[in-house]
Amino acid sequence: MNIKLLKCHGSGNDFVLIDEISNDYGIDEALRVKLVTELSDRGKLIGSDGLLFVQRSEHADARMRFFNTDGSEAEMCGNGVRCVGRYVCELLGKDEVVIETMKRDIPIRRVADLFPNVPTFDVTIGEPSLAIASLPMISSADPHIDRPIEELSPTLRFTAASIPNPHAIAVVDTFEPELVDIAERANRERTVFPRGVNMSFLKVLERNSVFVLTYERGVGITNSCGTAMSASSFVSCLLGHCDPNVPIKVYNKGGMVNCLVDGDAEGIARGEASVHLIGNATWVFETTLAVPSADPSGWTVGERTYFEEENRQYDGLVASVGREIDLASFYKL
Ligand SMILES: N[C@@H](CCC[C@H](N)C(=O)O)C(=O)O
Repeated sequence: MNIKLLKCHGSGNDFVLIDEISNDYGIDEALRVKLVTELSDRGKLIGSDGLLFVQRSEHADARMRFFNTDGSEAEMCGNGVRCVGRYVCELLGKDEVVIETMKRDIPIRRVADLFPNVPTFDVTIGEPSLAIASLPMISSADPHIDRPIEELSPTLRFTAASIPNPHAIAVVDTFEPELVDIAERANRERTVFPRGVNMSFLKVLERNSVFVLTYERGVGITNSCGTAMSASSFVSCLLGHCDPNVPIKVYNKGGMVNCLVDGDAEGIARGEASVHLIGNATWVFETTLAVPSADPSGWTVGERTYFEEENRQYDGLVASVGREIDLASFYKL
């Protein structure tokens, strides 16, 4: 069988997208996990932060299944669902669609470009939960807001939230290599977060402007993580660093997005706020994977057709971010 692949990214968080609506490849679960691990390995056929499978839905415009590079399936992927939203909008000739994901239906609509000619989509990520059982997390505090996690660090203070995948967020001044060790240990030992955690480090640049670095569960450090930027914006409002109902500029290693936390102060304290994630969905290249058998050693990838113009436009966004923030002054990794 030949499988069409679309390499795409949201804020530099890159994915391989497989459309199972237009082509019924008959992918079973064993092959699905092999496709994930083989195609996301950066030393092999393509390389990515995960795979996006676009499938038919019984009640929404389409369904997304998202897999991390280690083959684990996650509840949601904020950057990935923007790419799926764009793909399904183009497939159905619509400007807005609803995408079914593991735990919620996600409305997505095309909005004004974040940067000239950078296709931009607004995703209603929805409500976060501060209940530690929703991650799950083991802690004597429920909710766990701006408190240490002794097992992981004597100094950092974390806030835990699910959106609906699990996140822990610490506000920092600089990004030192030890942050990666802490996040890696949290995901290896799993004493505090039994199902692992996406761990983010957030620096407040100015009011309503933050930089977020995320160690993603099942992947490692990525250029950005959409659900982490959404959870971090919510936590920034909860801790008083940012305001609800105004766009929060969230810079990251791969570019920037805007987040909007819809709610009031009392509601936010209870986790009652709807978070919007507004950012790019960019096509990198398309190609075909030849799968003669289930044995990946015989798989080959065909020629790549690059979307040169839209990649150039996205490079323009990255260059403009470089002029807006002095990354070197606080990013030591
Ligand atoms: N990159 C994603 C999040 C992907 C899932 C995450 N690693 C998890 O396991 O929860 C995003 O953009 O949200």
